Amino acid sequence: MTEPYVLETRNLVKEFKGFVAVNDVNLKIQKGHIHALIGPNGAGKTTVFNLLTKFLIPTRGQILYRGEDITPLKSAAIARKGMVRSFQISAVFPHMTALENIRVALQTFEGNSFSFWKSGNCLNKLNERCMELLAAVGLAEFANTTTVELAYGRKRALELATTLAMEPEILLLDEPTQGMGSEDVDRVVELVQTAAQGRTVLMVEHT
Ligand SMILES: Nc1ncnc2c1ncn2[C@@H]1O[C@H](COP(=O)(O)OP(=O)(O)OP(=O)(O)O)[C@@H](O)[C@H]1O
Repeated sequence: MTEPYVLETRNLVKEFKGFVAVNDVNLKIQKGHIHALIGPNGAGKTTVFNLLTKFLIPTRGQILYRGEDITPLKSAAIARKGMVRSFQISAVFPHMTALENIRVALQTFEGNSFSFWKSGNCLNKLNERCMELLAAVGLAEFANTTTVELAYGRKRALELATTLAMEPEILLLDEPTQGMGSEDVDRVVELVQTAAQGRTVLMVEHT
């Protein structure tokens, strides 16, 4: 039987030296939907996000992914299972081009870091996939631009493309519009909708 929820938390609690930052949270994330965790500053959104992505260990409670208890697993293990966190500036190499960044992400994901040994045909396929991913986030014309030269919003789009290279089943976005002007915000909304095609998205946003 298929699980009704792709991601679920049961009575999730996080205490910091007795201070309860997250109190008994029961999330139910439906497959194929875009969910947002919203609330004022200090409500505990970032802490929940860090618990889900295994950057923090819960004090109590359980996290289930596709019905499997992933509470004891580490970030890398859940990423391999298809639960991937995006929008981490550090994920992008500033002095490489947009295309090279995507290629590194793809090679890392495929475990092909030494694919320069492989046939030209294989490399062409890799480059084609890179261009598809760049096009998906509206960066095709910036393929050969050094990342450091990209505008802020476009760097975020590149980060999203490097995340999509990992073929996530569920994508976790931490404040995807943070620090952006209204023009970029519209673009990110579109990007999230594009990224959500065929997958589940959970994002954290301020009210
Ligand atoms: N490492 C920590 N040690 C102690 N207290 C913490 C820690 N991390 C978060 N908190 C506290 O837990 C509460 C929730 O913080 P959290 O950052 O999750 O809120 P938030 O809803 O994401 O708000 P913000 O938008 O300000 O990030 C806050 O009162 C915060 O001070």
